[in-house]
Amino acid sequence: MITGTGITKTYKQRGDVLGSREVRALRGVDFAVPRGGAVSFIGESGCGKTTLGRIIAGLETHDSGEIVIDGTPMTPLSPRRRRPYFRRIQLIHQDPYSALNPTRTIHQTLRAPLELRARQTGRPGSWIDQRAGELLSLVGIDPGYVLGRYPHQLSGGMRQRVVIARALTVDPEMLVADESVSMIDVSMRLSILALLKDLRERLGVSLLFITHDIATARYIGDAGELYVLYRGQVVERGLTESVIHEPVHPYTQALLSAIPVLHGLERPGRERVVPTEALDERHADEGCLFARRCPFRTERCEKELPVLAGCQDSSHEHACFHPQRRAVIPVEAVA
Ligand SMILES: Nc1ncnc2c1ncn2[C@@H]1O[C@H](COP(=O)(O)OP(=O)(O)OP(=O)(O)O)[C@@H](O)[C@H]1O
Repeated sequence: MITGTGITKTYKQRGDVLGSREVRALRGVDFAVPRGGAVSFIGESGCGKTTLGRIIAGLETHDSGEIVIDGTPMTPLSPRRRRPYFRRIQLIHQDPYSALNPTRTIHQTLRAPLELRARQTGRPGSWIDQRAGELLSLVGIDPGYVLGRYPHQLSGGMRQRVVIARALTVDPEMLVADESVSMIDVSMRLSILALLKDLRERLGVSLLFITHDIATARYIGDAGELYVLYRGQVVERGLTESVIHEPVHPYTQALLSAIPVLHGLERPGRERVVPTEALDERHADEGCLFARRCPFRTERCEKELPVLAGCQDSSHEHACFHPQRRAVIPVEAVA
C-alpha cells in the first residue's frame, strides 16, 4: 500500500523581464494506491501529473507532505535507506525511444539490473539469462528475436514492452505509467494498455496511470479509482466509473465533454468553459483555482478555496462549492 498525504511541490522558474516566478505544481495532494489496485490521475497539460509520478517513484523530492510505503514514512529516512522502498515502485516513461540506451543490446539492458537482483536474492548466475527470457515472454515478445538487437532495430511498441520488462527485473509492487502510450503508434496503444492490465492481474502489481486521456483512464482503471487533477489540486476523486458517469465538478464535466460546453444549466449563456490559454495563471491563486474558467462561479468561489470533501449528491469526493450532476456530451458521441 502506498499513500501520500498533503504532497506539495513548487518550482522556481526563471522568467523574462518579469523576473523569476513560482509555479505551484502540487498543492497538497492526498492519494492511496492499495496493493494490486489501479489508480489513474487525469488532467490537462501542466496540472502536475508528471511531477506527482516522479515524486511517487522517488525520482523527485517534494516540499512538504508524506509518502508512506507499506507502513513506513519516507521523510525520516536517509536517501540511502529510502532506496529499497522506492525500488518497489518503477516508473515507465512515456517515451520508449529515450528510455533505452541506444548503445546497448536488449540483452545488456536487462542483464545489468538482473545481475544486481541475483546478488540481492542469492541466485546463481545461470538465473540471469533465464529470467531475462521469462520477462520478455511475459511482456509478449520473443526473446530469441530481441535479445541481440539494439533499440533502434525495434518498433515503438516493442521498445515499450522492453521498458516494461526492464521495470519488472526488480519485482516491483507498483508500476507508475506516465502517458506510457502517448508516444507510440496508435495501432499499438491498446495492446500495451492490455499488457499493463494483464500484468496487474497476473503479478498482482498495482498500477498508477497518469494520462490526459479519459478513454485511457477508463480502460486502465475500470475497477479502480480516478483522481482529477487541476493546477496541482485534486478536484474530484472516486471510483472510476462513478466519476465518469456522474461527475459533479465542472472541470471534470468539461474534461468529459467533447466540446467545452455544459448542458442542463441554470444560467444559460454563461456555459462555456474558458480555455486555459486565455488566462494569466500568475494572478489566479485566490479562491477556487477553476473559478475564472467556470460558468457556475459565484462570489464565494472567487474568495475561498474549496477543499476535497464528500457530498450527499454523489458517492465520490470533489472540491467545489456548487457540485451538481450535469449532462455531459460524451467524447464518443462526436467521433
Ligand atoms: N523542473 C521544472 N522546473 C520548473 N518548472 C517545472 C519543472 N517541472 C515541471 N514544472 C512546471 O510544473 C507544472 C507541472 O508540470 P508537470 O510536468 O508535472 O505537468 P503535467 O500535467 O505532467 O504536464 P504534461 O502533460 O504537459 O507533461 C508546469 O507548470 C511545469 O511547467
